[in-house]
Amino acid sequence: MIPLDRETAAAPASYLGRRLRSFGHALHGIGHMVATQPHARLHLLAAGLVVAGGWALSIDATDWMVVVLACGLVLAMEAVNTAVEHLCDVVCPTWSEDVRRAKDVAAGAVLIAAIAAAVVGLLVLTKTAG
Ligand SMILES: Nc1ncnc2c1ncn2[C@@H]1O[C@H](COP(=O)(O)OP(=O)(O)OP(=O)(O)O)[C@@H](O)[C@H]1O
Repeated sequence: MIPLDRETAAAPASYLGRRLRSFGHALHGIGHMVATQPHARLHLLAAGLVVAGGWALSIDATDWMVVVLACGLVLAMEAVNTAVEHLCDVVCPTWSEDVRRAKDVAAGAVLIAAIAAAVVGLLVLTKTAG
C-alpha cells in the first residue's frame, strides 16, 4: 500500500498545478466509472439520444437548460453510487446488512434521478410537439 504522504509530496507546488491535478483526478474518476459501470454507459447513451432528440426537435434554450441539468444529475448520481459501492467493497468485502442498505440507498438515488430525468424528457417532448 502506498502511504498518502508520498503522493502529496509529489504534488505540484503552484496553485494552478494543484487545481489541474485535482481536475485530472476527477476526469480519471469519470473514466473509471464509464469503464467499469454498465449503467453509466447506458445513462451516457440515453443522454446522447436525448441530445440528438433535442437537436432534431429544435428545443428552446430553457428546455436545453432543464434537459442538460437532468442528464447531468443522473450521471452525477451514478458517480456517487459508484464511489459508495467502491468504499463499501473496501471497508467490508463480506456480506453485511449495513452494506446492503447503503448500496441500495445509493442505487435508489440514481433511480430517483433517472425517473425525474425521464419525466423532464416527456414534458419537453409533449411541450415541443404540442
Ligand atoms: N457486501 C454486501 N453485503 C450485502 N449486500 C450486498 C453486498 N454487496 C452488494 N450487495 C447487494 O447487491 C446489490 C448490488 O451491489 P453491487 O456492488 O453488485 O452493485 P452493482 O452490481 O454495480 O449494482 P448497481 O450499480 O446497479 O447498484 C446492492 O444494492 C446490495 O443490495
